[in-house]
Amino acid sequence: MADKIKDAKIIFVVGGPGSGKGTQCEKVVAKYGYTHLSSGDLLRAEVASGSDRGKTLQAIMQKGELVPLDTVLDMIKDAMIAKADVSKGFLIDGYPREVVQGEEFEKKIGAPSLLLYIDARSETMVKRLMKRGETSGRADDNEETIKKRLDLYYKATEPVITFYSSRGIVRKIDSELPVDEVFTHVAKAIDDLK
Ligand SMILES: Nc1nc2c(ncn2[C@@H]2O[C@H](COP(=O)(O)OP(=O)(O)OP(=O)(O)O)[C@@H](O)[C@H]2O)c(=O)[nH]1
Ligand SMILES: O=c1ccn([C@@H]2O[C@H](COP(=O)(O)OP(=O)(O)O)[C@@H](O)[C@H]2O)c(=O)[nH]1
Ligand SMILES: [Mg+2]
Repeated sequence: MADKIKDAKIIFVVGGPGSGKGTQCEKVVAKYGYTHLSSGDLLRAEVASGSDRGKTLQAIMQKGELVPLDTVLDMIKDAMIAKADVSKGFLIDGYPREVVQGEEFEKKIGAPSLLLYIDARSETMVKRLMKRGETSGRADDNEETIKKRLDLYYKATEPVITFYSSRGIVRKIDSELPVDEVFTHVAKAIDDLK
């Protein structure tokens, strides 16, 4: 199986909660036709299915904690295999959340050629998430959970950026700018891959 996706480009999209990962990924899909896999969306789909596993996941996500590594990785892998024949590249959005997740991904699937680091200030992220919470219906878009997600981001996820920086594949994108301007920088990073 892993051979099927071996030649596809893999891009990790990492950034704090509400930094704009999903927004930028949508635009990459429109321009480049890459396959967008959001780890959070995959988990929310499992929750929506009403399965027993979904119920367990819901409880973890509502608290802003991380679900077990293997659960997320299996979901991403299955989704990648399903698209392997038609995909030019994969945007793995919101993953890895901690260094060990990245290491496991590489063992089971393959190495990323780029890490897009979507960077916004914590005040900006909180503001965006509170606004999104007015309409998103996401159980974790509330003040208390947002704070926990941010804490965990700085503690567990930022080291991921340091880890991949030493490999020279990190492109830091300032996402304080308007969406379209942010995207010009994202597109430049992807074009530079070719
Ligand atoms: N002003 C501004 N707002 C943005 C930008 N990017 C995203 N937003 C808004 O911020 C909110 C969060 O953006 P998402 O793309 O959902 O963020 P995310 O990083 O995927 O967040 P999670 O799903 O929580 O991981 C949305 O309501 C967006 O409309 C940006 O570049 N500028
Ligand atoms: O690899 C992952 C991705 C997501 N989550 C859980 O799913 C939630 C929502 O993730 P998403 O990426 O959608 O949002 P973010 O936390 O970046 O705002 C997180 O708070 C975690 O509880 C997780 O445990 N592992
Ligand atoms: Mg998202």
